[in-house]
Amino acid sequence: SWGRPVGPLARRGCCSAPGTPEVPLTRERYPVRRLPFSTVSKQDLAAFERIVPGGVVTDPEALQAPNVDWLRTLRGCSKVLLRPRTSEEVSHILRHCHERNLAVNPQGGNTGMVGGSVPVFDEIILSTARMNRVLSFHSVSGILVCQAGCVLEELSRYVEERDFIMPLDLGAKGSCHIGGNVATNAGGLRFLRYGSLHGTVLGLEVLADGTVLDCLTSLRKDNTGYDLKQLFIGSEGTLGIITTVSILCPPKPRAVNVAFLGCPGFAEVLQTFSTCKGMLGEILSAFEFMDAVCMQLVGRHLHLASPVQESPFYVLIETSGSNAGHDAEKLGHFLEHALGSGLVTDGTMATDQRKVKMLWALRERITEALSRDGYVYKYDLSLPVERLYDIVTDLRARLGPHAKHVVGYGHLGDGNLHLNVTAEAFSPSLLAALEPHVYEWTAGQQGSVSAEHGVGFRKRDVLGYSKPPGALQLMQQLKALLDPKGILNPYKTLPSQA
Ligand SMILES: O=C(O)CC[C@@H](O)C(=O)O
Ligand SMILES: [Zn+2]
Repeated sequence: SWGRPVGPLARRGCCSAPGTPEVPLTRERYPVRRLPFSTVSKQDLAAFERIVPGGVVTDPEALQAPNVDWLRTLRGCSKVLLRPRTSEEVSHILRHCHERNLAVNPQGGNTGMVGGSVPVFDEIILSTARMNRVLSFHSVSGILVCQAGCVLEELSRYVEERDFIMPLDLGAKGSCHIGGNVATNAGGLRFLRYGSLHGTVLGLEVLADGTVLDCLTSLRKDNTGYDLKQLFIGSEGTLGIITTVSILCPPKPRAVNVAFLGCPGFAEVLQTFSTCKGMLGEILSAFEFMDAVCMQLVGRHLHLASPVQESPFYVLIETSGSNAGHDAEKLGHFLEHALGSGLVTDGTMATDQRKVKMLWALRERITEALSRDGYVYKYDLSLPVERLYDIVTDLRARLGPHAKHVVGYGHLGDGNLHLNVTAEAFSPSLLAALEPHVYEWTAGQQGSVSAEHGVGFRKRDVLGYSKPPGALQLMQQLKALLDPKGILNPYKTLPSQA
């Protein structure tokens, strides 16, 4: 997860702290050419001011932060940011941009990891920040309908007060917007239990050329033709802009327990997972893992102390159920078994909220620790669990002292590895040692080169490692159909050559 609201990195304001190096312009570091879109004129600005009075930002200082991604490695040079409040305003903006051939970069909380939410050149930034109203919530069905700019953590609080939870949770919850989550098809920490947004999102309202596509149903079952909303989930704003979301919230579990364990090897992590599924089955709600280097880094950079003895691997297991006593007993049996059979060498358990949060922080804040370690090369891979850690070991041997740290962690229960490599600074030779090697290795396992972070600007030219040419071609055709002028989030998601 990313963009945690804690810490100075996440609270990045408009100006970098003194001594922080400037982020290089994307167009200078990467081989990318501006497409022939129009540039924003005085007349355009006047038109925008009529559409969103008081919501047109052109102050260069205020535009610094929205031009830079959370990782601070990509920078666009947009000169206009628009802050609509309603779908109608978005519709007018898009109609104008379509007519005038102006490119648009939709932006939510700007916490993405693949450069999908920042402009590459001078695209107009369309921020969902002021579209933050809950439109309805039904306390029997748990169906929430809200605008795209609602912050995930605020939605969580809203539904929790009503005894429900959001079906997704991620480290960036304090800043990310639900519209951005859906556009990215973000995975996160509750995926194992509640599944993908393709299942929990019931409806969407989307806009492309200004026409409103109303797929905003709140039905659990609906087989009336193609399920068009699915196309926009994970399309990263390249096919349309999501303005409203209808999402199914599960009831708030009465009992949540977390166990944090140390494992002697990766084989034991896998066996712990199998045992866990067998013994905790219906109450298991998360199975996360991290390696020893991750623990060192959260200790060094964030001063979080390990709650268990030093181990090569750590796992975080969460259970969510309806009967506290019953769940604790089950988890207790499981731990006894895991410790007794040597799968686990040390462990701690938490039921009270404070300790639960503290244990989760060790896992959730790894991204933040890595960002403080130096320049980060990030890979978000889906792999067969049996092979999931091999690439980490392989890279350590391959890179030797060229990398500062090579770490592996992630959503083991979902077969999703976060492979991160840190270095003092960006280096083309280290990049050449990593890519295409990591992608080829992943393709060799029939894995995915983007499990849950999306494709954005960074990964668009590697889709071919996980998708056949026919699929890529159909994607291009869909893009041309829905966004004929290509103004929606250009330079993102689809490969550049076609
Ligand atoms: O920074 C990363 O690579 C992973 C971020 C996030 O998806 C997580 O699970 O913590
Ligand atoms: Zn993740």
